[in-house]
Order: sequence, then structure tokens, then C-alpha cells
Amino acid sequence: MHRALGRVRVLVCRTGAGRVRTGADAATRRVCRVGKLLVIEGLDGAGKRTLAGALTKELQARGASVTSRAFPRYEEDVHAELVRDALHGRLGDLGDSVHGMAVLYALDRRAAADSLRADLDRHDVVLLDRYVASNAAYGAARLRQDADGEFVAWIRELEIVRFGVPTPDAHLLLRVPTELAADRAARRERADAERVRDNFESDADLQRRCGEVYDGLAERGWLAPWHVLDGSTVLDLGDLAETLTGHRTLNGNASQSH
Ligand SMILES: Nc1ncnc2c1ncn2[C@@H]1O[C@H](COP(=O)(O)OP(=O)(O)OP(=O)(O)O)[C@@H](O)[C@H]1O
Ligand SMILES: Cc1cn([C@H]2C[C@H](O)[C@@H](COP(=O)(O)O)O2)c(=O)[nH]c1=O
Repeated sequence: MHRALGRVRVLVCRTGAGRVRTGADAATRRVCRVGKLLVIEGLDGAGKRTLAGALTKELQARGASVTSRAFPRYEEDVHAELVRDALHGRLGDLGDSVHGMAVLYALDRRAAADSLRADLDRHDVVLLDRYVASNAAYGAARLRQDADGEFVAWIRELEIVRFGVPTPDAHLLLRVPTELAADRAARRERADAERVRDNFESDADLQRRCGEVYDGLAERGWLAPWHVLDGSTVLDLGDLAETLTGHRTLNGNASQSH
């Protein structure tokens, strides 16, 4: 399969702390397959879930072993269940607390960290619909901070350093105008009675500010390189898959991690 995704790498393994261990430490040598952790980010209704499904199929058609999941894990984790309640105004003033909500989202990922690491040992690609950057972008937007603000730095400290969740290898920012994302979310709500918009999704100004923070994170290559995709056009999935598997940059938009 792909040079970049499918090979078995010797002497390079993810450790329990989510760090990369190299052959320099002979005592810890083992042969393992190291998958790439790819994260799709963007506004509510941008089309992340749709893209995740299509990209999974495209990568699989090219021979890659792919597994995907979405955060928050509403059906699997108690913290995510609480997030859902709070987003629909069912937990009093908890939803008003930016840091309180961020900790719940982060605890969901902390609980998933071991299985993410196991998936990274087993698969070429672990594709995520939202991850740590969602927490940074939405929290900062709620606090009217930008990508250089304290909140974004706090999220990195909390989730990557303190909780030790795996660091992404790359982000795909599915960028769409706020109005288009809102329109898609509204149409989905009309089509699916179960998918009532939550408090964040209904707040157009929050979505606008969030889009700005995402742009800032992408420009800075926060945590990992970011590939910015225009979600308002038809995406060339073949080209995208090749980019992700073959080290090619995407229209010069991939930025390097700091
Ligand atoms: N490229 C596209 N063109 C037109 N409609 C789209 C496109 N991508 C997704 N949609 C539609 O827009 C709606 C939202 O898409 P989707 O659920 O994939 O978004 P999302 O970013 O995962 O949303 P959320 O973050 O709110 O869960 C769905 O009804 C989907 O069918
Ligand atoms: C994972 C995560 C999500 N959020 C925000 C983003 C959305 O507005 C809601 C719920 O996500 P969904 O994709 O619509 O189900 O929560 C966040 O603030 N922090 C996070 O870590």
C-alpha cells in the first residue's frame, strides 16, 4: 500500500504517554505498525461526518486499513453524555461554564486514549471527526479569545500534557462560510427529528468567531500540520487521499506544526 501509511516501521512506537519512542532506546525496541492520527475539524454542519465517511472509503479503496470515530462519544462515555445534556440546557448553569464544558470534552478523550493508541498500532489511519482542536476553537471563541490566547494554551496543557492523549499527525480543516454551515445544520435538523440543534449550533455569532479561531490554529500549525479544504466545493477525494498518504502538500496550504 502507500509508502507513507502502510509500511511497518521498526523502532518507532507510540508509548503509553502518546509520545513517540525511537530506536535510540534499544531496551524498548519493538516492531510495530504506527498509524496516522488524522483529524477533521470545522464548524457545526460543515460536513465533517460526510467527509469522514467518504474519505474512509477512498483510503480503504487504496488498500489502507482505516478506522474512524467521532468526538464527543455521546453513546459511549458518561462525560460526553453530560456534554449533550448541557448543550441542550438540561444541566442548569453547567453549560455556561467554558472551562467546565471543556473539561468534560477532555475527559471523554482521556477515557478514549488507550483505545486510540491501540487503534494506531493496528491501523494505517485513525480518522477522527473532531478532537482536541474543537475544544480549543469553541472554548476560545466563547471567551472571545484568539488562537494565541490563554485558553488555547490551556487546552494543550490539559489534554496533551496532563491527560496524555495522542497528538494528531494532521488536521483537515473543512472550511465553509458560516451561513452555509448553518444552512446545512438546519436542513439536517428538518430531515432528522433526532438531530435537534444544540446551544452552540444555534449561536451564529459563536460559529463566526469559532471559524476565526480555526483559521488562526491552522495558520499556526497548532499541534500538527493543517490542510485547509474548501468545503463549499466538491472535493477531489483521490487527490486528498494521495496528499495524505504521499507527503504531498495540498495547494501549498499545509502548514507546519510549532
Ligand atoms: N458537500 C456537501 N454538500 C451539500 N450538503 C452536504 C455536504 N456535506 C454535508 N452535507 C449535508 O450537510 C449536513 C451536515 O453534514 P454533516 O453531518 O456531515 O456535518 P458535520 O460537520 O459533521 O456536523 P456537526 O459537527 O454539526 O455534527 C448533512 O445533512 C449532510 O448531508
Ligand atoms: C469534541 C468537542 C466539541 N465541541 C463542540 C462542537 C460542537 O458545537 C459541539 C458538539 O459537537 P458535535 O460535533 O455537534 O456533536 O461541541 C467542543 O466545544 N469541544 C470539543 O472537544
